Amino acid sequence: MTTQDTSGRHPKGPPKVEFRKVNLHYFSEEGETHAVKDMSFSVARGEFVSIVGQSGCGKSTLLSLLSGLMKPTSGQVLIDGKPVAGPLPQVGFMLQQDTLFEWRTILENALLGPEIRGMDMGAARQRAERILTSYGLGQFLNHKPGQLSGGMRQRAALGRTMCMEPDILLLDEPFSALDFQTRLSIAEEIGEIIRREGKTAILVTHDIPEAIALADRVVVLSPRPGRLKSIHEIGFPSAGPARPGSMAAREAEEFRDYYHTIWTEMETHD
Ligand SMILES: Nc1ncnc2c1ncn2[C@@H]1O[C@H](COP(=O)(O)OP(=O)(O)OP(=O)(O)O)[C@@H](O)[C@H]1O
Repeated sequence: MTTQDTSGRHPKGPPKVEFRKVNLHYFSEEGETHAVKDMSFSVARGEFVSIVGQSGCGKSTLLSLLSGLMKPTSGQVLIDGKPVAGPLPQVGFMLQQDTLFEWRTILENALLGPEIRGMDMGAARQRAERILTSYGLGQFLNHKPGQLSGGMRQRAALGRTMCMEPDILLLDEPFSALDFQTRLSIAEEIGEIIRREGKTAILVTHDIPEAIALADRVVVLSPRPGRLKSIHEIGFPSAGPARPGSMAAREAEEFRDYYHTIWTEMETHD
């Protein structure tokens, strides 16, 4: 069943990621937008958290704050207990558009980050080949992105991110450009890879079932200015040892309850 907590704290170990009373105002020619209000919650090391909420409630803004591209107007954003002061090498991204370079092969795309960062290229190449092969792309290392399906491209994009050895992954609608069937299987596959590799992951999505299927906890935001509305701890006791993201998890009795509760919360303005 759904358990709710609005304290924003998480009981497991020291937080990997923490928002402490964060406010973010955008200032533009059109005026001021209060995008995030008094946001406090944390994510434990190795945890998978999904963030849902209506369009414009500040989901992507939270990821931008974690990426170090923006600073909060007030409050603190912390990674490993330290305020984020700029982009950090341990933070990787996966976005809706895979941003693979069309003129580079899959392997060359994966090697771009290590090249820019001046990493040991021999070791990076070995790592890239191993990672891409383990994602089922061993036969496609020398193919260009245009020769791959949408799902394969997203696996290649994840491989490129993983070559940088991040320990936090920020996923901003990474599956939304895929057709429904591919989206289900790729979300499950990628969720499994992220868990297997023990990464801390934060997924922003409009898709409530996807948020529930993949995450340990789902964070629900209220409409603008985005505030923490609730946090749901996810578990599927009726499905036995169902893997997150699997069809068994999606078909579990509890799934419908989570969906109904979260959907209702997203629709309710208070
Ligand atoms: N650079 C900016 N300048 C001014 N306002 C902005 C800027 N970026 C975002 N906003 C506004 O801040 C609010 C939060 O935006 P954000 O993109 O974080 O929301 P979101 O929940 O990710 O939306 P969506 O689900 O539609 O992607 C929105 O009202 C948006 O219009």
